[in-house]
Amino acid sequence: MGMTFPAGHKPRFSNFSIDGVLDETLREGAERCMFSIPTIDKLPLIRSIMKSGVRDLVFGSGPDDPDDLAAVLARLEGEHTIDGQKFSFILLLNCFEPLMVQFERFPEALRRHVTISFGMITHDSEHDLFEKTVDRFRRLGFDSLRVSLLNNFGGEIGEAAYANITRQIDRSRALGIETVRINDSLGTIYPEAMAVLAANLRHDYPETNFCLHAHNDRGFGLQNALASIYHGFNLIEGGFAEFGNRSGLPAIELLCKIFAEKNIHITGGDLNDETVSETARLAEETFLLVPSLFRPASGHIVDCENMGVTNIPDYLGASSASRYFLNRIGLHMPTLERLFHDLGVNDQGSISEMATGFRDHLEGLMHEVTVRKAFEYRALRRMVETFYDDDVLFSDRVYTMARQFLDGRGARPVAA
Ligand SMILES: CC(C)C(=O)C(=O)O
Repeated sequence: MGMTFPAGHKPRFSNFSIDGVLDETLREGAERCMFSIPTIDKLPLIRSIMKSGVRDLVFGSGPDDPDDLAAVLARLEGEHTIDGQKFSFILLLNCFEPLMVQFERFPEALRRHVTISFGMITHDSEHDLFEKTVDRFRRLGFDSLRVSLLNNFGGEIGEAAYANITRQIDRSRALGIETVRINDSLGTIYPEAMAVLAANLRHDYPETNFCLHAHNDRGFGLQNALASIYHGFNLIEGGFAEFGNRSGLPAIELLCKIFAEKNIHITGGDLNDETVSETARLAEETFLLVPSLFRPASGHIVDCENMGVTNIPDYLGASSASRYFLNRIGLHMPTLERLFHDLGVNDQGSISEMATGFRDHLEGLMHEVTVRKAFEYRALRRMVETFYDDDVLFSDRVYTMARQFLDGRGARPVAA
């Protein structure tokens, strides 16, 4: 049965504060990128994320990430930019053991900048693996701990799914872990269900820090993240340029705009509107992504608008375009007449005659340019398709290579 709002629940839609923004660009960016970007190449992005006002960066979950994180922290410490910053490592309980050696040698003085976020905490529960692992990290001096609760939500949340979440929260709280990420791991929850879930969790755990890891598979990532804070969560999570696995996570640059419009503040300091879009574009560059053209807020040409008279935002007095362009659909006579008027021609007869001649000239030019651009576009498109296919280690290729590797070693697979 679907859940309902707790009695007396009151949402908040504007004029409030939350306690922080978690950024997943680095980890999910690395996970989504089909190529293996070295950490050193991510440093400019890391600096830019910090400059944008994000203080909680999810660094990684990969097999080299603990050592790489130590190296990055040492470098940032040398640059005197590390104070007040936290970097988290997502520790998945089904594969963490080989990484322990890196945490054991992690420089002690840098451990205070690290949060360990335990994922898959139900793994090997019969042997209390979660409890034992938390204890091991505490003994190593990692004091900042949180949990990431993975979920396969579908549509609404029933009582059983809710009980599954609360059992994991109770286990975490019993260990003194009070920050809980609720992961919509497959991006399938609907905003109305998210609202009810957030309201119930806030009601049942008034002291716990909650945030939603909101994947965008149904296009609801941003809406779900907002629903989570409207209904009680006190942290929010996203990625610059919507970085996140598959269709991504809420764009931090967009959250920044929405927060400004709705007067939603972040305890400890708001995001820096001037650097967020730059950071989003740098994230694309870092992870070798073809630039998104029309992504809200940070798309490469999202600020360009048609200069024709039918321009709707202009008509509504709402245009925020920084550049205007002209094409055939905008080639209205009044647009061209206004042009000559702006250039100082005052006689209406001359204006009309010039506008007609100029329109004919532009039409010819537009046709010529479009024929060339259509040709170039096809080549560009082929390049993009090849770029994200050639040399990518798709699983079938990995199997083929593994077979070849086995053959090369003269080994024969043993029948199961
Ligand atoms: C592994 C976890 C943290 C995750 O990314 C997810 O649930 O989507």
